[in-house]
Amino acid sequence: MQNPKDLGLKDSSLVKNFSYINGSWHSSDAQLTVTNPADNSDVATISNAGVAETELAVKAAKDTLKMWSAKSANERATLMRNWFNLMMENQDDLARILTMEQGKPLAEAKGEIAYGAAFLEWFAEEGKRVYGDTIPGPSGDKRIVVIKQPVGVVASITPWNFPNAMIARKAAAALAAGCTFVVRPATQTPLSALAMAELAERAGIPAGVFNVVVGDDARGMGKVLTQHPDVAKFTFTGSTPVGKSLIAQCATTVKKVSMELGGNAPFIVFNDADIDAAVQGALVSKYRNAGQTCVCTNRILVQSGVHEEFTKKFSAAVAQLNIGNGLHDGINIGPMISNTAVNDVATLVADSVAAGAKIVMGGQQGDAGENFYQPTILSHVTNDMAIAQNEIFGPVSPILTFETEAEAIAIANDTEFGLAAYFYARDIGTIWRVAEALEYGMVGINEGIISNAAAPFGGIKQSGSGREGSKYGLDDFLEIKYLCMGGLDK
Ligand SMILES: NC(=O)c1ccc[n+]([C@@H]2O[C@H](COP(=O)([O-])OP(=O)(O)OC[C@H]3O[C@@H](n4cnc5c(N)ncnc54)[C@H](O)[C@@H]3O)[C@@H](O)[C@H]2O)c1
Ligand SMILES: O=C[C@H](O)CS(=O)(=O)O
Repeated sequence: MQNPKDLGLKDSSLVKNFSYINGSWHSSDAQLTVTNPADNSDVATISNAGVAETELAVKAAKDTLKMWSAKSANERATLMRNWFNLMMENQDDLARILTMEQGKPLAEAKGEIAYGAAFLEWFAEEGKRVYGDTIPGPSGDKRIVVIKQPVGVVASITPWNFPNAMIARKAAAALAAGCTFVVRPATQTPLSALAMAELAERAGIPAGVFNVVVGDDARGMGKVLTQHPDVAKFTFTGSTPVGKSLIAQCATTVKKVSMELGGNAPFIVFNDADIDAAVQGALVSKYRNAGQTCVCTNRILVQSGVHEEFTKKFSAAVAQLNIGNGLHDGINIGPMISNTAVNDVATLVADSVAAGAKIVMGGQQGDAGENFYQPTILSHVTNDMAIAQNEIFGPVSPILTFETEAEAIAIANDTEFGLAAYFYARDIGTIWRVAEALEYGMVGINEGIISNAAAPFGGIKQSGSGREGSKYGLDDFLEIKYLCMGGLDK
């Protein structure tokens, strides 16, 4: 199976065309073409795996679980460190592959590779700190001991918007805990996952420990990963509607689940905020990945006293954003993942304008290509409008105004989502009251970029459950076992 053209890589062998199962590259009869959303050009043709290959991957993970969990944390850490080093040594190629299949600007793609690799580095060390407990027994003849053990085979399904980091954030914790791993990445972005598998193999991660099955039968492959009796834990990153259906599928075998789902992040600017800092924070939080991240600012709430200044400065900053092919220098806004995604955003804008919102700038597809949408700002937005109630997942900033702190909190919390929230203020009383009142798993305070390997990433309400990254991220892949030792008085 030949790739259509030279992709401009230093190491072209990082482009793999087959699923990676039990340490082998698996060819399937059907084929799938990966396209570049910047211009819909063909990037690569890959084998289109399905249910049978997914079942093979689960078997491989099951067959190697005892071997992998029997290794010491130090042995696992050494191999994970090798993988981290290889990811960073190949950062440029991995970023180029990522941009070609997902669209984000090359600089952001390089950042994603470093972000994903950071989880390997972080959990290589965290795996050495899986501590247990001894607890004073209820009587002199007994001793209580608590140990932690790997949950077992972990299956995962990941989205297209971070095709490297969303896998690394899960696999790193799972492998460090002693679990084995199967991932089915998004149909649109398989190449990043397969390149990760190639580097895992080069790092010495044993066959069967990390498996990648790529194919467009999402439902069929998902059924295996959510219902196979040998899968102990299912972890999903994606939209809330799909997450709900997958949770239900996992119920048939009472699997452990963790869900990283949709968001509707408020970005609140108070009268005492540093306006220039707030403008920069809103810019990066909103327009990263062309607004296609789960923690992107989705509503900008500005207190009336600074509304005019903020809107003027924010508009000037957004006007500086350059839209185009993510491989080209100086591009800040790449394409959206598909024309369907563009149309979805255009519909949200049109519905909200019809309901009274005003276009401050953008609001059109522009002439960069069919998968592009101009960086857009809407004013006069109210929280009942479609643009405020839905996860936009595109480069549109709805600006709402408020008078009081209580009003801002009420608007911010008026959503079924609870992933990330942001606010800019300087009064310490405001900061503590608002931070505690916001119903979100993560809150950026005078900061627009909050994701890193050391922090517990995750949401509440219908944004999901569980945490990824930080010391808490390991808990999702560990079982607690209670040992009660009796007869010790004889
Ligand atoms: N919380 C987080 O960390 C996080 C991170 C990234 C994306 N997301 C969310 O993901 C969404 C965007 O990503 P998306 O469009 O890929 O989401 P999606 O839910 O449509 O798809 C996510 C993954 O699930 C697969 N899938 C879709 N339907 C399925 C089914 N019925 N059975 C099995 N698998 C199925 C897709 O192929 C993809 O691999 C947004 O809502 C975003 O907020 C959340
Ligand atoms: O889109 C979801 C990602 O989790 C965003 S981040 O890179 O982790 O902030």
